[in-house]
Amino acid sequence: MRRKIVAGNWKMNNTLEEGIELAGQINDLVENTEINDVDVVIGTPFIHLTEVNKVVGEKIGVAAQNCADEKSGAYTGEISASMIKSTGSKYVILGHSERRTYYGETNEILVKKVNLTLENGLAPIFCIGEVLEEREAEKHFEVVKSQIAEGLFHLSAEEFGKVVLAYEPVWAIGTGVTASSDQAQEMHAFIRKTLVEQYGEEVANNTSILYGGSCKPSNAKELFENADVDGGLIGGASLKAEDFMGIITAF
Ligand SMILES: O=C[C@H](O)COP(=O)(O)O
Repeated sequence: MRRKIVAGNWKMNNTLEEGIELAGQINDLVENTEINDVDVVIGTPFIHLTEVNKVVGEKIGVAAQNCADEKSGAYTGEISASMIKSTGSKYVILGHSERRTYYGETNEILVKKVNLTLENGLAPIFCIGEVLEEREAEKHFEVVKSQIAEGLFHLSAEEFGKVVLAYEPVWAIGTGVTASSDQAQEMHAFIRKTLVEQYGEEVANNTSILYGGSCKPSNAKELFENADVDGGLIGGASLKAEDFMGIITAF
């Protein structure tokens, strides 16, 4: 089901206390503001999941930022999809460029994580996006298409219907350089066309495709006005309740 979604990704920020406080502030704002049919998601570090789920009401979904690529067992330091599910969380952010780059997450690993996420009734927020060199070499469409195909096209149409996509041009993440509204729309339309080819119009038109990369209250409205931009995956600006709220209300 295509929904407008604004998802925060706290990355590796906030102690447990700080996270509970921030989640409470966001929840208060969400509860007391008229929100135009937008699903709000908070992506926290693992240690916050249980407590943040207790703090937020029904209008906010909680996301983990990763999960293990195995079900359970002797994998020291890992957190499984079923463990995430048991905290009351609803989403798992997968394939973020920081995980692909710093932790060697390959499409093969991501396929396992996507499958485990779905098997446990969680929705993957699956990240895709090119680096600057790939855009400059005009390979960005090819790169994004192959990330989607290799990470997700093993899914049936029904399974794919539970996936949220997040297009995050790597050159725009945390840099203050946002993709222009035209660049975002061009890529999102391309992604939707790619989904039409694989799954048909209905699935493609029902898929939420979020934009991520230096999205702020000041530029969110322009980005979200595009026909194929269904919301945002927000890093830095999700760490301040007012800024995050400014993005949510940009719709
Ligand atoms: O997951 C979020 C993205 O990496 C965007 O981060 P940013 O808003 O700080 O650029």
